[in-house]
Amino acid sequence: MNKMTDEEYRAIAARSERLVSGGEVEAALGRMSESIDALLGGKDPVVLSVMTGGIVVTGLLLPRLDFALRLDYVHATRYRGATSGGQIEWRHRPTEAVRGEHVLVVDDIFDEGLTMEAIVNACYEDGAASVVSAVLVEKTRQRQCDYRPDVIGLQVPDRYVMGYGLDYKSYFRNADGILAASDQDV
Ligand SMILES: O=P(O)(O)OC[C@H]1O[C@H](OP(=O)(O)OP(=O)(O)O)[C@H](O)[C@@H]1O
Ligand code: HPA
Repeated sequence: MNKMTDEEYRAIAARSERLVSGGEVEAALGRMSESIDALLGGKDPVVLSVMTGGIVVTGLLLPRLDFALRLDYVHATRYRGATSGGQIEWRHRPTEAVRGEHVLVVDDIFDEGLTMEAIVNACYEDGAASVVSAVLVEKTRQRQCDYRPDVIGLQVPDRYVMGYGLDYKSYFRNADGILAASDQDV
């Protein structure tokens, strides 16, 4: 994982544009938890947090879900620190954990959609009873994939975004809001 200098970090932050405030993200998480409760409350699901960006949204959603559930993770990546996607690489596929279970897959973003589509398909291949997907952010864009997440927190324009788990060159996952990187940085 390459390090960024403090100067670079501050310059990228200064050039970025805040699209969504931390307060608006919190409100979106509230709406998401209500939808998830309606779909999965009482079903004792296995929650799969998609590494790495899904950690933040999963951690913020879980205390808002007041029903029995179990937490696990899945690691499928296409970006590996870059700003455009490639082939899916499986790093952890929870084959045994999903068999016969209702599954909730939680991720930070639905962009081209290929990561979530591949994870949902893999859960069904591995014998999940049902699969619900939830993402904090969906980009408003054309995409090849027909799959759409069941629960979507916010929609953002088709720009490179960071914050609440979303990284820019492995940084900015901790930004308090959803920021768009400036064109010169993408
Ligand atoms: O809809 P898609 O175009 O497939 O992109 C969405 C995926 O890309 C990012 O993951 P990434 O592979 O960058 O891993 P990360 O979570 O470690 O940043 C993001 O966290 C999603 O999982
Ligand atoms: O816009 C994005 N930002 C961060 N990570 C991503 N992974 C897919 N799209 C994005």
